[in-house]
Amino acid sequence: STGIVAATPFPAEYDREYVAPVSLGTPAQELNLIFDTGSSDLWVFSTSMPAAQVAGQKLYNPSGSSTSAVLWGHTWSIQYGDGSRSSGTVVNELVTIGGISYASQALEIANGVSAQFSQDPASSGLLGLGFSILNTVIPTSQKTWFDNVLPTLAAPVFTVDLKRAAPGTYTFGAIDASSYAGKIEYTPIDNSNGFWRLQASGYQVGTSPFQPTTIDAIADTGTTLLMLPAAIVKAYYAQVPGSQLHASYGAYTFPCSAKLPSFTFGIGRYRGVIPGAFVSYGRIDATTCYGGIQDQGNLPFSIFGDILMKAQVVVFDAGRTRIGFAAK
Ligand SMILES: CC[C@H](C)[C@H](NC(=O)[C@@H](NC[C@H](O)[C@@H](N)CC(C)C)C(C)C)C(=O)N[C@@H](Cc1ccccc1)C(=O)OC
Repeated sequence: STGIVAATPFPAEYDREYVAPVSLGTPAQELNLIFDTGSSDLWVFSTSMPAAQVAGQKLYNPSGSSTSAVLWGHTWSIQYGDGSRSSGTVVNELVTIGGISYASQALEIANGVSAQFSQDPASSGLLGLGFSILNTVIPTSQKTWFDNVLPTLAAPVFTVDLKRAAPGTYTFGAIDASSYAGKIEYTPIDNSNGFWRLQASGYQVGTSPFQPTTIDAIADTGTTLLMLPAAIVKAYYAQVPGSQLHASYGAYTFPCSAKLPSFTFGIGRYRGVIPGAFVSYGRIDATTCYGGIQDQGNLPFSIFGDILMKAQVVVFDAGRTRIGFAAK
């Protein structure tokens, strides 16, 4: 089987996150979830959440579904790199994405979430697309929806085609040859830590010469920005007049009037180009904009987040433990 769903950016002014529809239970309850290759829990806002933690999100109601079955004694608790967190209990439930169903998916029901989630009406939870080793359910960890449906897919892949300020797609079991230009360049991934972890071969700022250097990064659709080593970030903003490491935001900002250079990353000999306009994340005030490229700080790896993804078609190939990039 193959399936495709729309990936819609929120909010309209800047692409902070991308959500896609997931059908839960019988009759189907459709919720919009963040598809997150940087984690491996499928969790949703539910009717067992305190009202104070809900602000417009659609809630999953297990007692409204004839196919929901409590996974007794199982709980989960997760913390993300930005400090956000959620936790709760578990049911087995019918979960369908793009027409592809799995009848007894571990569906994690939140009974508590941090402010970052409570204050985000666009998302009713997350669908983890990382490797199942990262799943947080105890006492027995659970498999991701993608792992569960993998044997039924026409090909053991999913393809991510995010767009700037426009709906893109997540495709399961296929690669849409009309969605990209040229060839897909693949590179092996190391999934031993549960991430889609790759080694890029270098970078280039604008039309400056390509700098060969190994960049150890994870591909994370759930991270908004492109998080890189300090030296690379400095080299980028050195070419942006008026940019600064803004003291109060602890992040690079620049005058919205600035003309941003493109950012190129290497995968072997392949060069992936992120247009300069994609590197502006959003307006802070009348004249100041927030950089889409930021310092990875003390993270043990770089993060190829949405700022990079939306400039490419990215193939997550679980069958051959590799990831592919193509221009579009
Ligand atoms: C199972 C936990 C998942 C895998 C969690 N994953 C992540 O945090 C990764 N993805 C982060 C998510 O994409 C997040 N931005 C989604 C939004 C909607 C909240 C980061 C590292 C790129 C993680 O590693 N959490 C760390 C905590 C952490 C991570 C990074 C920095 C600081 C602290 C942990 O607890 O791991 C056991």
